[in-house]
Amino acid sequence: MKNVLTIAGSDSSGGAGIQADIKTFAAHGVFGLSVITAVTAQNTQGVFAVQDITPDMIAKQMDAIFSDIDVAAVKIGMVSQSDSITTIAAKLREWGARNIVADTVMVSSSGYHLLNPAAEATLVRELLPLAAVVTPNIPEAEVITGRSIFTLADMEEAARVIFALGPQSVLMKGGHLEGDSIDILFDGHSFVYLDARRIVTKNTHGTGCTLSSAIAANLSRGLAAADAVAAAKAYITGAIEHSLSMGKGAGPTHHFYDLYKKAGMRCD
Ligand SMILES: Nc1ncnc2c1ncn2[C@@H]1O[C@H](COP(=O)(O)OP(=O)(O)O)[C@@H](O)[C@H]1O
Ligand SMILES: Cc1ncc(COP(=O)(O)OP(=O)(O)O)c(N)n1
Repeated sequence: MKNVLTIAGSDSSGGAGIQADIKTFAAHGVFGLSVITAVTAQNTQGVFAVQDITPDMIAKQMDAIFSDIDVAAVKIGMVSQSDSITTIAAKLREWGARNIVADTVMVSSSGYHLLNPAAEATLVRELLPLAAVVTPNIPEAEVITGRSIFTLADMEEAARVIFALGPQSVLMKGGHLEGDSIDILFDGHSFVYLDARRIVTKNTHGTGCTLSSAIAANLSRGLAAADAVAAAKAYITGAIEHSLSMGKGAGPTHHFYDLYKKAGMRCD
């Protein structure tokens, strides 16, 4: 079995962060490992508090894993502080980590800054050049590029600018635009459009986390980036289609509806 590592924050409500990542890994038949960068107090309505884990403890978690276990892919999610980002990048280089997917988590959909704005430049400088795939959403791409994004042409241009910052490919996510949910993959040569119809639901908590983890799981199995991203897009679309109305706000995506159905279990 392939081992896939998530380096991310914990979401107490289980819809995003480490919890979404591990569920996604399990649904893909890969073994999930975790380095926790922060503990958040959040639910379907918002984020209420964040306790960062120290860079030293992050480094110790990474050493414990990489010194013992073969890691076939890594997904990086929420890392809020500059010194933690620098530590993670140094450790990924030291251990020769491969198949890195960087989800440029900045602000939760409820408006909480999961990345300290003072650390945005560090994230771009340290993590993007290590990534096989980087997965900005529209607001994140606007911060990274300093340009407004309203159209598919703007998304293509943003992908070009972000590609120049060092990743092997850029998946520009279009979930924040109106109309169909179109993501664009750019590998420095061509654009691949990944088109899915927009599902009308408020339950989209953790979609970015789930998508990036699915890409990492697919890369760990040897899929090329374009195939890994296409399969992950199909996965997130199904997970949103079967998302759960839980709590008073934005509920989570569902990872196991297929398994439950096959086992004859109810999962609604
Ligand atoms: N309502 C929706 N229907 C279908 N796909 C969606 C919907 N909302 C988001 N997606 C897809 O989910 C993934 C993550 O979306 P996005 O909202 O852009 O990122 P983030 O969760 O990081 O803000 C993308 O593939 C996007 O196209
Ligand atoms: C701990 C943690 N990490 C990341 C997020 C952001 O999740 P994402 O899927 O990108 O977006 P929203 O769920 O905020 O819409 C998070 N909330 N918590």
